[in-house]
Amino acid sequence: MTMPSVKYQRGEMVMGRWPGSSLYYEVKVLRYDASSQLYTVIYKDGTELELKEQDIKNAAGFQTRSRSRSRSRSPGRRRSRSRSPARTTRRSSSRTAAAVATAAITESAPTSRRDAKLKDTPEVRLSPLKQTKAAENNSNNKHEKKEEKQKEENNTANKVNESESKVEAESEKNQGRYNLRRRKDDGDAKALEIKPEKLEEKDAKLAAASAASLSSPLDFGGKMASLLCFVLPPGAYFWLLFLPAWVLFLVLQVNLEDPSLANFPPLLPPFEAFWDAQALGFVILWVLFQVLLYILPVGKLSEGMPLRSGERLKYRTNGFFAIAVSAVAVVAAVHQGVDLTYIHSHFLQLATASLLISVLLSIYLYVRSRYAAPEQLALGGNSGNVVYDFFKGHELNPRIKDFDLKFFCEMRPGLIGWCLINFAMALAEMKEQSLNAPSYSMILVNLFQLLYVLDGLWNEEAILTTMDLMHDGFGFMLAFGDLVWVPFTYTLQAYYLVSHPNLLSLPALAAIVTLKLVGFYIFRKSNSEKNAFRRNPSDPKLSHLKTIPTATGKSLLVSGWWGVVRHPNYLGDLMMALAWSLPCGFSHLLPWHYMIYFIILLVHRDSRDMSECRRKYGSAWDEYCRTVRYRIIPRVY
Ligand SMILES: NC(=O)c1ccc[n+]([C@@H]2O[C@H](COP(=O)([O-])OP(=O)(O)OC[C@H]3O[C@@H](n4cnc5c(N)ncnc54)[C@H](OP(=O)(O)O)[C@@H]3O)[C@@H](O)[C@H]2O)c1
Ligand SMILES: CC(C)=CCC[C@@H](C)[C@H]1CC[C@H]2C3=C(CC[C@]12C)[C@@]1(C)CC[C@H](O)C(C)(C)[C@@H]1CC3
Repeated sequence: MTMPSVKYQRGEMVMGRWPGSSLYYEVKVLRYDASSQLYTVIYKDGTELELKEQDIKNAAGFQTRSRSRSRSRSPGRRRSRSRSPARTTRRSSSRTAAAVATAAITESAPTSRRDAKLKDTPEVRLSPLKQTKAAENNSNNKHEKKEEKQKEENNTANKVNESESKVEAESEKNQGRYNLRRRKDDGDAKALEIKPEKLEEKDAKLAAASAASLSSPLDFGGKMASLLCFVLPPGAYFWLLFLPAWVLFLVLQVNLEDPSLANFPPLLPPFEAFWDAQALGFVILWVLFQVLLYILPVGKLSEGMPLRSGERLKYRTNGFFAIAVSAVAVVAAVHQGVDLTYIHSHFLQLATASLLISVLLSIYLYVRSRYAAPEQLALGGNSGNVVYDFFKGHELNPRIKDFDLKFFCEMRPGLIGWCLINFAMALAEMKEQSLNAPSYSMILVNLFQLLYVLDGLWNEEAILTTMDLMHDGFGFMLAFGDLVWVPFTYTLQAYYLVSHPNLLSLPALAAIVTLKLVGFYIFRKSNSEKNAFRRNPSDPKLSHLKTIPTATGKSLLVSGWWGVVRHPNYLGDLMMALAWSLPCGFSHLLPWHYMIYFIILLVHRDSRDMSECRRKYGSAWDEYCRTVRYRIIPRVY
């Protein structure tokens, strides 16, 4: 079947430009979409892309050079002679996207001078994209000089230069021009040189970066596409209904005198019991108060990680200021006679009101994401299935002017609300148990969790390098998680203690405090180490650490905390979680809810992160995993 009035026909073998480079590969035309005027083509390694007509050329007129190249020029050979830091650590021979890209560089090299130069350079060196020809030459020279200088100064350290994030962003920028579908695997697609256009070295380097970064969504998309269609929408329906029902169930359960599983299910109260307009009013006031604190021009403006568009968003990181002002306001309100135990007695209604707000926010987020430009969308949560995308989050960084909705929701109303609720529970315990001061268990739970939140807000900038901020879209899952799940399930230990006192012996108390402090130390140190390294890989304070370079230009820490296990921060976090539940004793499962949920969440996040990093870093990641064998708990898991 032919496609009338179209330049290239279905099934035709043509040459398709590889995103962000001058490299052309042999591709087969699959179809043409008249409305978008894009051709869907498939590369030999199974990658499907949508290309514009100008990025496709007839196969005639191309000259294949790859096969006639001498063996000494193969990427593998060259790699073994190169001074690349990768040589010492990377021995895998698997042809990843990076390897394919490296092959592309070698095999399309136009001059011997260039070859000679390549021998002396690390196998994949990246340089910024050109703006204008003059600016390009200028910046390129500067960049190379800088690189050489850095290499001299630092020739033993396996460090990436400071332009790497820019480069990564620039290479990712090119994705915007192409609609990426899927990639079956990192096969050995062959680079052919287009004669008329002289391939510039930086283009080739850029291609390497592009190939490496582009493999990500494709691999993921390829495997996930079929899964998404069949598994995830039903999964999304399930979670959409299950998660809110579960929170309401827990809140009802914790109200029972004996919240044991034997009393499951609790009696369902009438519908009116869930609803209280005043409770909704209080939640709205709380959120608006936090909005006000967030937009005040107080505190630092921090830069996020580079987006696919190359842009770096700015975030007002004044969370510590926000919690300090909130604390003063709450203490002043209590002093004025405001009865905070209202939070305890209206927990169910407050949870319902927050749920309503999170649903409305998610609808707004989904609707606005339909009008967002493709480069503003998250790579996941972009399946085309309404329910799945609504749940998972479609837009990466939804903003109203400079107001970042995802960052705000993750760090403010729920997180600070968590401390407010805990404090209210301490007051409720004193009232209910006729105590002059909260119990030791209650004090521990309050202090431990307050420390956790204060630390998160003090190091607010570090959240900008976490998975949620960098990769996940903002949809129901996070909106609900931030506004309902965190404040109404993370507070269950404190809620439970209000009517279920648990006496602690001094040794038990000391052991729990020690556990918390050790966990906190591991959590903070490891998070700070990674954050500092991601922000400035050449930080002199980190120069003692060993790293593995990756084809994206970023390196992986392989000693220090990240050399002990692959997620030392999760280990510390889990130890802290244990310390939060222990003060509640072992009579009921409910105060252990956080611990159980957290193990599931972190194991899932770890495996999600593993596949993400595998796809991003290819064989470098495999090598990291071979070197650092355990995921979270040394010698156990
Ligand atoms: N309390 C809660 O409810 C809760 C829930 C979830 C998470 N958390 C905590 O939040 C924090 C952030 O967690 P997260 O899940 O976003 O994961 P994370 O561990 O902070 O980030 C994972 C990312 O770190 C980078 N990375 C991995 N290994 C590395 C290495 N060897 N060297 C350098 N970079 C490496 C990779 O990203 P790039 O290479 O792309 O930079 C990877 O995707 C953690 O401390 C976690 O415990 C708390
Ligand atoms: C809907 C469900 C079941 C889950 C949504 C997950 C969501 C609640 C968490 C995902 C990432 C988490 C996170 C924190 C809170 C909970 C999440 C948003 C965090 C802000 C807690 C404070 C820490 O110091 C932190 C490191 C800043 C945390 C970052 C990740």
